[in-house]
This record gives sequence, C-alpha cells and structure tokens, in this order.
Amino acid sequence: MEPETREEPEARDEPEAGDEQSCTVYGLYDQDLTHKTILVGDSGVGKTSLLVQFDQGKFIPGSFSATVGIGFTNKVVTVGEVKVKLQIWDTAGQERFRSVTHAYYRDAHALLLLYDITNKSSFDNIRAWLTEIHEYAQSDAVIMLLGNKADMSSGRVIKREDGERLAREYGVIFMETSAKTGVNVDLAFMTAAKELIGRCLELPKEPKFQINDIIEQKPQKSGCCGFT
Ligand SMILES: Nc1nc2c(ncn2[C@@H]2O[C@H](COP(=O)(O)OP(=O)(O)OP(=O)(O)O)[C@@H](O)[C@H]2O)c(=O)[nH]1
Repeated sequence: MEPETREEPEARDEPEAGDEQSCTVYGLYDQDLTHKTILVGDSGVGKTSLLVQFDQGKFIPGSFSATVGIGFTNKVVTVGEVKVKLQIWDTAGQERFRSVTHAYYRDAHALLLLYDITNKSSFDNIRAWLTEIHEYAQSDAVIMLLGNKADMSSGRVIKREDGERLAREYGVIFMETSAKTGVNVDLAFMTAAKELIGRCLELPKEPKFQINDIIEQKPQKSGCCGFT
C-alpha cells in the first residue's frame, strides 16, 4: 500500500544565488562556508527523521507519511574554528519523485545515503542508489552510507559488517545511526562537514568537534575537492 503523503518540511530560509559557491573565504579563520548536503535512500528509511533529529534534537514517533518532492533546512555547525552553513536537502524516497531529486544531485557537496537496518530491500537497493549518485552527482562529492534505525536491534536484518563491507567496496564513509535515539546523528553530519572543510581549507590536522561523540570510522577520502 502506498503510504499517505505529507507536505515537505517548511523551509526556514530561501537559498540564495551565492549558495552555488561552496567555499566563500572572508579571511583566515573568519570563513563562511556553505555546503549543500542531500539525504537520499528508499522511502521510509528515515531521512526526514534524521534531519529533524539533527536540526531539532527530537524524534516524532507515529505513522509514516512520505515526503512529497524535496525540502531543505539550514543549520550552522562549527568544526574546529570554522563555521559552516549546511544546507540540507531532504528528498522523497518514492520512485515517482526520482527525476525531481536527480536534478539536485549535481549541486550537492555531500550525499548521505540511508538504508534501514530492518529492511533488506532498502539495503539491496543501495548499489542502484550509488550508481545514480555516480551518474548525477559531482565526482568529488562526499558520500556517506548510513544504516539507520540502529535502535531496532530485535528487527535487525542487515548486519553492521555488511554495511561496512559495502561502504569499503565503494570507498565511502560508513556509520550506523538512529534518528530515534540520536546515536551518531550529529556525528554523521559533522563528519560530512569536516570532510568538506578539509577539502576547502588548510586546517589543523585534528580539528575538534563541538559534540561529545566517538568517530566510528574516519573518512577514507581526503584531498582537494576542486571547489571554486
Ligand atoms: N525506530 C526507529 N524508527 C525510525 C527511525 N527513523 C525513522 N523512523 C520511522 O520510520 C518511518 C519513516 O521515517 P521517515 O523519516 O518519514 O522516512 P523517509 O526516508 O523520510 O521517507 P520518505 O519521505 O518517503 O522518503 C517513520 O515512522 C519514522 O518514525 C529510527 O532511527 N528508529
């Protein structure tokens, strides 16, 4: 049965023309960076919930209603001494919106690709998602694979090692997250931000996160992103 639909999350701040630029440097350690991050993955894996948990620190339980189209949220984070504005796009996972969301891949600096650890088909579809990402996204975009709903240990059908193996095969960063408990949610977005900053700016080797969490796996990619 097709899930009922819901309105896309309310945008708090319209994207500006200047947002096309990923690295706007006003001065050493007075940088203002804007990075576009896009959430993708099958319908129901928890993209909207992950964003709500990151943005508002809460989880809204209840019946599932699918995202229609695409919406975005701006969130400023601090990594080391650098402030970054993350413009996070929440896409609809349903197949019928796929052509709409493809258009957003091109401008994304980071893509967070989710599957649900309790849903085998959402994991089986990851290869197809990665193929689409490689087709439509920038070649130097940061890609993270997130196994969401990690709190549902009794319903787990995808082992953590399977997620790790797949991520290794594609050379992408991997974590398990829970939009419900918040485990690794900040860390996932902060890791993407840190990776993007590392590609844009010269930073101290070990910038300190503003959150108390443990890095599950260090980013495997490094080097220049080629942003202008
Ligand atoms: N237990 C648990 N439930 C979750 C978690 N994340 C999401 N859910 C639930 O899973 C269902 C789908 O979550 P959504 O965030 O709407 O999924 P989505 O990926 O945005 O779905 P689309 O908008 O259709 O693409 C909802 O009922 C959520 O409450 C999680 O980490 N743990």
